[in-house]
Amino acid sequence: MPLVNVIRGDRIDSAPINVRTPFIRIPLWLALSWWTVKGFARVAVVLVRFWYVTAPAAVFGWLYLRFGWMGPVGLLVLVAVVAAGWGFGHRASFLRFGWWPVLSRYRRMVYRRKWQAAMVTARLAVSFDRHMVLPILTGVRCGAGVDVVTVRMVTGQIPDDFAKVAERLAHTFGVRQVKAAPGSKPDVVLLHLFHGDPLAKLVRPVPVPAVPEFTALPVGRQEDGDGYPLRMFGTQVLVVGATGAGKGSVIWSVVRSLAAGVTSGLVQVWGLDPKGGMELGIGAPMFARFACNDYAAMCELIEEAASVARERAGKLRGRTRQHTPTPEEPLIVLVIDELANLTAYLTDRQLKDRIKAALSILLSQGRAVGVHVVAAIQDPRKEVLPFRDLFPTRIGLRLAEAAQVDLVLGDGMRDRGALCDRIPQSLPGVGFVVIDGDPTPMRVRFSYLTDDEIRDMAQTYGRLRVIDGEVLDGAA
Ligand SMILES: Nc1ncnc2c1ncn2[C@@H]1O[C@H](COP(=O)(O)OP(=O)(O)OP(=O)(O)O)[C@@H](O)[C@H]1O
Repeated sequence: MPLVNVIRGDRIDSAPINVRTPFIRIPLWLALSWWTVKGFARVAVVLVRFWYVTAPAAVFGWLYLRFGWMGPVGLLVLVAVVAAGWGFGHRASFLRFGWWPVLSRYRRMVYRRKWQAAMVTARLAVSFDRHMVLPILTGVRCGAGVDVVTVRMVTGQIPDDFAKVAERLAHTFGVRQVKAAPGSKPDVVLLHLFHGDPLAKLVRPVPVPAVPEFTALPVGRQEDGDGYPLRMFGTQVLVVGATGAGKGSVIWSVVRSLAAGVTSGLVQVWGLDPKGGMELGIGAPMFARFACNDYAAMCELIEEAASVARERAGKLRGRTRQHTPTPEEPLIVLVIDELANLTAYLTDRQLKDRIKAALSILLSQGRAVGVHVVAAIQDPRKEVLPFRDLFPTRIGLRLAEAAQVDLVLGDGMRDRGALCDRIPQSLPGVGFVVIDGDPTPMRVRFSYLTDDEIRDMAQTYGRLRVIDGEVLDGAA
């Protein structure tokens, strides 16, 4: 017998009232009845919960019993005919109320089946209190080429946790790409699962809008197949892409969307093409000012735009926060084809410093007063991108290396799905648009204008007045 007993734990003191659980004998028939009722209740719950399987099965079963094989087959044919008629007659409502809801339910089942394995292998399952806790798949909404999966995150998770494993999830679910975006509530993340690629085909330019919509310029197509509206008001646009990535198509898509404004005088596009007019020269009549050979003329154009911006800012201070373009005070858009030629490669140091100083003023003060910049650049190294943060809208086309993506678009953008380095050479004009304040990059293909289309546009809408500092009489 041990000398001392050590027992851990709390002692239960005796209470004034001590109750012992009564022992009741239940007759077998009562127990069996209870289990039967419970069994039926469970079956009823399953039948109601999976109504989308049980209801059609019941209808088909009844038709089979009543009419034999002709019953279910007849119903299937009827449904197919009605669906086809609806689809051809009014495609939009058929997709919205017929096809997408059915597909969403089916895809939900598919994703649910793979969910546990996907979460565990992507390390999104959390071990807590010796239990495995999984994010909850709460819904699936299908659209053209994209499924939006709503997920309730486990406490402590953030949307970036999902963004970081997006590629792994894409392989697990067998889709082209997965993007994670914050949902409407803090504990919700939306996973966008992209199937086909609506951007694989060349995007034709839309007809020139009669009056430019400065908050939504139609410049291309976005990854869900809808048109992409680029906002010009209140922003400056930077386009970065390797050679042949399609920077020209971004520029011309923007110019085309403003073309009617050029004719009416509501918009002035100023063109700077330091590569000797190779890119912009072909549509030169679109530009109210154009410089392509003379760096001093380019510097003067930028300085003039900066002084217009300063002057307007002075006039509008305290009166309005957004300038409204008029023919007297038009929206000015400075299109610069290769910015690095002006800010990095220029050998004339004095000129380079003047350009940099004017550009800083223009970028910081111009966006609220209707003086905008659309600048393209090929080399995304830091030393040629000193102004990146002054461009609230950044477009990354195909880039050579993964490391360049965050440099161009902002920290964490590659993790959030901007895979610019994975854009194949066979998809020029495809890129990711990042807008300050929006954490999710948008994949877009810009419309492509052939040389002839650019010439036609320039002839129809152009009003060239000044070229390399020389005024052209009667050209307006
Ligand atoms: N949006 C587009 N859709 C389809 N094809 C395009 C698109 N943009 C460009 N291309 C094709 O890619 C080629 C290169 O395009 P572009 O000259 O615009 O590239 P870039 O980025 O300006 O190249 P660089 O820096 O060498 O001037 C074009 O000649 C055209 O054939």
